[in-house]
Amino acid sequence: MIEVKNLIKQYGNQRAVDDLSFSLEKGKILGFLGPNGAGKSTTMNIITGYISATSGSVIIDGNDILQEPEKAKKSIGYLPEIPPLYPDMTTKEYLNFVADIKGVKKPVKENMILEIMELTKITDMADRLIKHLSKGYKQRVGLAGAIMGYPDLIILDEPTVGLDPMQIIEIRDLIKELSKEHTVILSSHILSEVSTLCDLVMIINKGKLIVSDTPENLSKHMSATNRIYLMVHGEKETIESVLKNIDGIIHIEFEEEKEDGYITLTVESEGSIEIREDIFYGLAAAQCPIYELKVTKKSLEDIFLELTKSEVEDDDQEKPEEYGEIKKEENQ
Ligand SMILES: Nc1ncnc2c1ncn2[C@@H]1O[C@H](COP(=O)(O)OP(=O)(O)OP(=O)(O)O)[C@@H](O)[C@H]1O
Repeated sequence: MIEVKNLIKQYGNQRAVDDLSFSLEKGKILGFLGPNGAGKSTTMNIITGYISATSGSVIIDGNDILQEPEKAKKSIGYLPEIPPLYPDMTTKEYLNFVADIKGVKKPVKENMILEIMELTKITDMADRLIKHLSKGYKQRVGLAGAIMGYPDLIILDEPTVGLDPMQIIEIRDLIKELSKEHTVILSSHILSEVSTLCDLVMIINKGKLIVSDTPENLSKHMSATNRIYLMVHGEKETIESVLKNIDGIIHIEFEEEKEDGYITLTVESEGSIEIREDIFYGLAAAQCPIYELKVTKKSLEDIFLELTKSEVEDDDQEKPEEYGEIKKEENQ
């Protein structure tokens, strides 16, 4: 369906997209995940033929977007981050205009517009001026425009940004629905969005592909280790010697040693081995009672932060705040 090979986009001495390659089968949803400035929009703009690549190729339904842009563009519906809507047109006038631009044939046009308005749930807004629509409805009108002509590939740049939680759910349901008939590529910096919606996740940072897999595999792969948080009453040396004798423990990290003899620590163990009983009996036998024990599995968010961490550490001061934003939105 789509094959992207060794894509590079250079802006002056900055590389916005750095040797990106991937392919996607029909009917799948691919999610581009990455912090601000990772290169998501640039990649999408190249795929849709909005801007050219410095080098590399994008083949859609067998047509190269650079060599045969007209043919390739016929297979694409694009919703940019800010939908290009005409505020003084009504919803229906706008969709009529988009249908004409996309060369939808007259005999099927009227029906297709009605069908797409139904699908995107904007039929009630058909005669309303776009400037009088709420942000959620504007987004749906943009989406309706992207679907017009039923292209094989639908590309959505941050489709739920700025919407309220109810609108977000509706747009996500709509994207799921669309994926029954179309291939969808979307970008997001909201991890929960990508993990619930997409068949395949590509994490990119600074234009580079960091990892690409299914959300399930990413979680599984990264849960190869378990972390156990403990609060124990006892001597640090005693606790350490008990834990060191337990099979499966990879790493022990003491966090805090309080004056009243309580110690907090994190133990990392091999994901396939259950060590909680050994910890319990071992520490009990050493007269070190456990006051708290909590197993923490890595979330997709941990994976994302871990995979992009070294880049952040190297980076300027702006990034930590951007990552904070990821945390905030994830918790919505
Ligand atoms: N026209 C341009 N000229 C120069 N640099 C650009 C241009 N467009 C993008 N960039 C730079 O390329 C990098 C990637 O930008 P891009 O907009 O693709 O990231 P993004 O992942 O979509 O970010 P966001 O989530 O903030 O939209 C950024 O460092 C950006 O500043």
